[in-house]
Amino acid sequence: MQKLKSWILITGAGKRIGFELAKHLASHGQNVLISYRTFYPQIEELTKLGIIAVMADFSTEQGIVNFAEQIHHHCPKLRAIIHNASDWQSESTENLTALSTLFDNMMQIHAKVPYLLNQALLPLLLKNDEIPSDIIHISDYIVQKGSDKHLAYTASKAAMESLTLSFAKKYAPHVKVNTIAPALIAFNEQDDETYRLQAQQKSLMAKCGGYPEMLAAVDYLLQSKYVTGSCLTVNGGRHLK
Ligand SMILES: NC(=O)C1=CN([C@@H]2O[C@H](COP(=O)(O)OP(=O)(O)OC[C@H]3O[C@@H](n4cnc5c(N)ncnc54)[C@H](OP(=O)(O)O)[C@@H]3O)[C@@H](O)[C@H]2O)C=CC1
Ligand SMILES: Nc1nc2c(c(=O)[nH]1)N=C([C@H](O)[C@@H](O)CO)CN2
Repeated sequence: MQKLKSWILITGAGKRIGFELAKHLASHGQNVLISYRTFYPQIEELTKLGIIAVMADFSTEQGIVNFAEQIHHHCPKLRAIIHNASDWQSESTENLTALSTLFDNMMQIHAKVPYLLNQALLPLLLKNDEIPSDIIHISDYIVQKGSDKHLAYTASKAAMESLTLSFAKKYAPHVKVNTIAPALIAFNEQDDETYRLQAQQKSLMAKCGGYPEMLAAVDYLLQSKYVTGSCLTVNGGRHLK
């Protein structure tokens, strides 16, 4: 009887870190399924690699539930779920209604999405042939310091890191659950030279980490049969500066 394939799910992989992760894992023979919200031209590059790309907008509960149903339809079993989807929004207003919406949006994408998807997709993680399977929450080193510009974002990533601990306790030993907490990995197009220089100087290594650092961190957690409930900090020594 033909063995059913196992998949790695990466959320928010239409660009940047998620996109690079999807290409990396697929190029090493892993079946990959991604969620995307905006259809970028490079998503066609992923589908040519055999990656399944499913549109998902996680801003509503229905969007999350619909996506979970899509995953059950596409995947007989899951090797791993990598929660990468994220919105880096800052507090740019003093309007309470706008601040309330910002807070809800941050908690939705960084805490409610992993909270609901991990529970909805657990049956697929448990069907994986080799145990343990994996859940990886991609957080942000800034949780350790707090932020005076991204308060709701940082609080929601802290909630995500708490979910790592709870799901690690709840799902062991069949599923490992870990956090990767990066600092500066990739600049955004709008980042000017002054910002780039200042941002790099915040860490001991005085550089932008780059996508390979995240690929290596994910590879490490996936190959481990023992590490769970941990937070892998990828921050260039920023905590010591
Ligand atoms: N880049 C860096 O230096 C750092 C990154 N990180 C973390 O690493 C991860 C990847 O970072 P990066 O690649 O820069 O992230 P980006 O912000 O570039 O991309 C995040 C992706 O998530 C998707 N997304 C956002 N909101 C939603 C939603 N409501 N529903 C569905 N999809 C959504 C976006 O879709 P769309 O394209 O449609 O907007 C986007 O493709 C994130 O969790 C981030 O917080 C942490 C520290 C540093
Ligand atoms: N979803 C995102 N989260 C974060 C981003 C990003 O581009 N998208 N960028 C950062 C910064 O690189 C920060 O770590 C250094 O200024 C943080 N989170």
